[in-house]
Amino acid sequence: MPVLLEARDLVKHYPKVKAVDGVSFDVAQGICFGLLGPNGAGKSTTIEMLEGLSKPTGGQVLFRGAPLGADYRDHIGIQFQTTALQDFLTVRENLNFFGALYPSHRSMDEIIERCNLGDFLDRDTRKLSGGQRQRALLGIALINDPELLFLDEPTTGLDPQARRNFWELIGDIKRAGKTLLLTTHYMEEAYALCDEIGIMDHGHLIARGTPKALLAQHFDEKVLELPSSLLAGREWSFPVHHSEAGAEIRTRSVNSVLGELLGAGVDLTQLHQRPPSLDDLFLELTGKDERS
Ligand SMILES: Nc1ncnc2c1ncn2[C@@H]1O[C@H](COP(=O)(O)OP(=O)(O)OP(=O)(O)O)[C@@H](O)[C@H]1O
Repeated sequence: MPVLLEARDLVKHYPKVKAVDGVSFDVAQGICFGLLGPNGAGKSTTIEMLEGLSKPTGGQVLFRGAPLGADYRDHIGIQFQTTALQDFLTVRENLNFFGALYPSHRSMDEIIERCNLGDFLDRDTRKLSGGQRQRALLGIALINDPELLFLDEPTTGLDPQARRNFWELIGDIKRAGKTLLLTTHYMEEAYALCDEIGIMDHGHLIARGTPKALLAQHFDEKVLELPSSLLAGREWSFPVHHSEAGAEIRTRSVNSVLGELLGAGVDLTQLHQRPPSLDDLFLELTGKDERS
């Protein structure tokens, strides 16, 4: 697939912070690319430069191999955060309001059907649930039938059901051949939706690839989980990580760990073995300290 969007050595410096410090990657046409990273990593700043809304301090954004032109906004859709909805207007009025900004736009009926807006079309946007609001914002982002859609943390704050409904909509949009670029804090979401992910930290892109390739590259281990109480207060030949959720052992030698546990009389009936997840990868790459 040809490259649709390219970040070339992007830099954004604010007076006191290097928010983005030399980020390069490309997004092939038709894929969903996910940008992940802890709070303050520089994801939103990067996406704003890619959207053409913020001017880079250095570097360049290329769309179809050329610098962004005046018509770029006709090719892209941006799912803005909630403030983009006009209060006191209904969902239908909002769609008409944003549709009028483009010389030609997609049929409202198509948008309403695709984003499942039928049940609350005539509701004041202040009275929408979180999931309905996100679907209305997605409808607005799709109004000009964009080739490239930007979604900045589209499911933050949604309950698991609403989040899954939203993923289905995103899946449909992908199957219709659109290219998507999203940021998210949910590793499960990145795994479900993204063909490729980039992990940012401190303004840098620190890893990039398909979720599966990244996991394979960083982990050839298994994770064994057990209640902490069974392992606490004893010396083991392998590292044990204790957290609220229980004790975790990462190992390439499952048999020898199990042998040692059995030899020490540990009851293994509650043992759970799983492959490493994107959450593990994220913590491994960006550290376990809390950011703000
Ligand atoms: N307009 C601004 N002026 C000054 N500093 C800014 C501005 N916008 C962002 N920053 C800083 O740049 C850094 C990166 O912020 P950014 O919002 O891009 O991170 P993020 O990865 O999107 O974080 P989050 O996941 O919390 O949304 C942060 O230190 C932030 O405080």
